[in-house]
Amino acid sequence: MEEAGRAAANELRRAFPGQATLLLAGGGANGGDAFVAARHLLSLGVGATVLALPARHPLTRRNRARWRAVGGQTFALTPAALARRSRDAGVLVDGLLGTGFQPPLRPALAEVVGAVNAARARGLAVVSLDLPSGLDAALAEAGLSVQANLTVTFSGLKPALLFGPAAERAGRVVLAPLRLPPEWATAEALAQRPLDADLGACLPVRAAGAHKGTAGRVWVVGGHPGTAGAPVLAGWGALRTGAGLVTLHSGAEVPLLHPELMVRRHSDLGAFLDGVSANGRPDAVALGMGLGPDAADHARRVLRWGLPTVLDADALQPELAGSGHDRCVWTPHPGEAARLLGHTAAEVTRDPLSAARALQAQLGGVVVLKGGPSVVAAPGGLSVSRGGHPGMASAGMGDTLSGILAALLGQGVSPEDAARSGVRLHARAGERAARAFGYGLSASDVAAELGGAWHDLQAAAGAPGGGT
Ligand SMILES: NC(=O)C1=CN([C@@H]2O[C@H](COP(=O)(O)OP(=O)(O)OC[C@H]3O[C@@H](n4cnc5c(N)ncnc54)[C@H](OP(=O)(O)O)[C@@H]3O)[C@@H](O)[C@H]2O)[C@@H](O)CC1
Ligand SMILES: Nc1ncnc2c1ncn2[C@@H]1O[C@H](COP(=O)(O)OP(=O)(O)O)[C@@H](O)[C@H]1O
Repeated sequence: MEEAGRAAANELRRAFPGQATLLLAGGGANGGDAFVAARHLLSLGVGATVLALPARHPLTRRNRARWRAVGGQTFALTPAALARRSRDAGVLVDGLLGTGFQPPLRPALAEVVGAVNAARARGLAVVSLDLPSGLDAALAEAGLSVQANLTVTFSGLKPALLFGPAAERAGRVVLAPLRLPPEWATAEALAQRPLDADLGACLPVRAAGAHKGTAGRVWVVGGHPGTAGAPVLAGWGALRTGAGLVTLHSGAEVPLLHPELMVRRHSDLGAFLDGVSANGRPDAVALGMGLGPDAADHARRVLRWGLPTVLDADALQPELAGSGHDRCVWTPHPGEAARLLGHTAAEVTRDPLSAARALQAQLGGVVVLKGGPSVVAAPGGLSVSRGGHPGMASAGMGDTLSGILAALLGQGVSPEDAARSGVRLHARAGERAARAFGYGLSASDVAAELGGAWHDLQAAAGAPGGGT
C-alpha cells in the first residue's frame, strides 16, 4: 500500500504539477492507497484534502491515522461535500473501489460515482487508483463507473484496463510495478504483454543462400463462390511475411490478383487433399478463409498431416474439437469463438481471457482470440497484444493475419511465437497503414505495410535487418 500510494503521488505530480488535489478514499485498501498518496503529495508540497468513507481495512485505518499525524485533513465523503470541495481542486483522485469491488454498486456509492463524473463533466481531471471505481477488475464490461482521465494501476494490468467498454473508462493507463512477493505478483499479472523487443527476436532471419524452396512453402486452402477473395488476402499476407512459395488451393475460381501467387482450382478439393503424398506437402497450411460449408471436412484431411496449420473462419467448427494437434493455431474472432464455445459473442467479449483459455483447452495448440487487443492462449499461458488501430475492424483483415501466421510457421517459428509475433506484426502494420491511409483501412493496405512492421520489430530487438 505504501509503494502503491507513493507511486500514485509521483504520477500525479508528474501529470498535474502544482494542482490542488482532492482525494476520495473508500473503506478498503483502495482507500488506503488514497491516504498514502495524500501524505506523499503533502510531502512534495502539493495541497491535498481527503474525503473518506469509514475505514474498514486495518491498513487503511493505519494510513488514515498517519495522514492525520502529518496534519492532513479528512472530511466525511458525501456527494454534496464532493461537489462543494471539488470546486477548489485541480485534480480529483478516485480511491473509492479497486479490485475488491463486488458488483452491483450499492446506491450510496453509486451517487458518489455519479458526483465524480459530474465533476469531470465540469472540467475537473479525474485520476483513478488501480482501476476506475465501479469496474469489475476481471471483466471488459462497464456499468455505472468512474470515467477517468488517467488510471495509475498497481502491479499488473487488470483485464478491465485492456478490453472493451471498461478499458475506455480508464483513460490513459500508467502501470506502477510494485515489489510484491512473487506469488502475489503472479496473481496480479493475469496475462503477459510481450514487448516488441521480445517479439522481434522471434522473427526468422533468412540465410544469404536461401532460395524459394527453403524460405517456407505455404498452402492456403480457402475460397468458395462469393468468398473467393479471402484466400488471396491470406496468400498475399503470407508472401509479404516472407514465405518463399505460396499456393492457393480452392474449389472456386480464385481471381489472379497477384501473379506472384500460384492458384490451383480443384473440381474435387477433398479428393485432391486426400491424394497429396507426404513429400508433396508444404511446410505450413492456412485453411478456412472463405472455404464454405465443407471446411470442417477439409480441415480434418489437412490436420491428419500433422503440419503447422492455421485454422480460420469457416474451419472454426465445434466438431473439430479433439482433431487438432500441438502445431495448430486457431484464429477465431469473438463470433467464431462464441460458436465454438456454445456461448454468445457478448459473453466472449465480456471476459476474453477466460474465453481464450477455454478455447485453448477445447482445441489444443495455440488460440488467437482476435480483437483490439487480441489474446493468445498457449499451453505456456496467456498474452495480450499491443497496438493495432480501430480502422482494422474491416472485412478481410483476419484473412491477412492467417497468411502472416502461416508464413511464420512455414519458416520454422514455433506456434506460440508465431502467434504472438504474427499478431503484433499485423497490428504494427495496421498502425503504419493508418498513418498512410487514415481511418478507413483495407486488408491490402495493412499487407503493404508488413515489410515496415517487420523492420520495426527487428529494430526493437536490436537485430540486423534480414537478408544476410
Ligand atoms: N493486492 C495487492 O497486492 C495490493 C492492493 N492494493 C490496493 O488494494 C485494492 C484492493 O483492496 P481491497 O481488497 O480492500 O478492496 P477495495 O477495492 O478497496 O474494495 C473494498 C471496499 O469496497 C466496498 N465495496 C465492495 N463492493 C461494493 C459494492 N458493490 N458497493 C459498494 N461498496 C462496495 C467494501 O465495502 P464493505 O463490503 O466492506 O462494506 C470495501 O470497503 C487494490 O485495488 C489496490 O488499490 C495496493 O495497495 C497494492 C497492493
Ligand atoms: N479495434 C481494433 N484494434 C486492433 N485490431 C483490430 C481492431 N478491430 C479488429 N482488429 C483486428 O483485425 C482483424 C479482424 O479479423 P476478422 O474479424 O477475422 O476479419 P475477417 O473475418 O473479415 O477477415 C483481427 O486480427 C483483429 O485483431
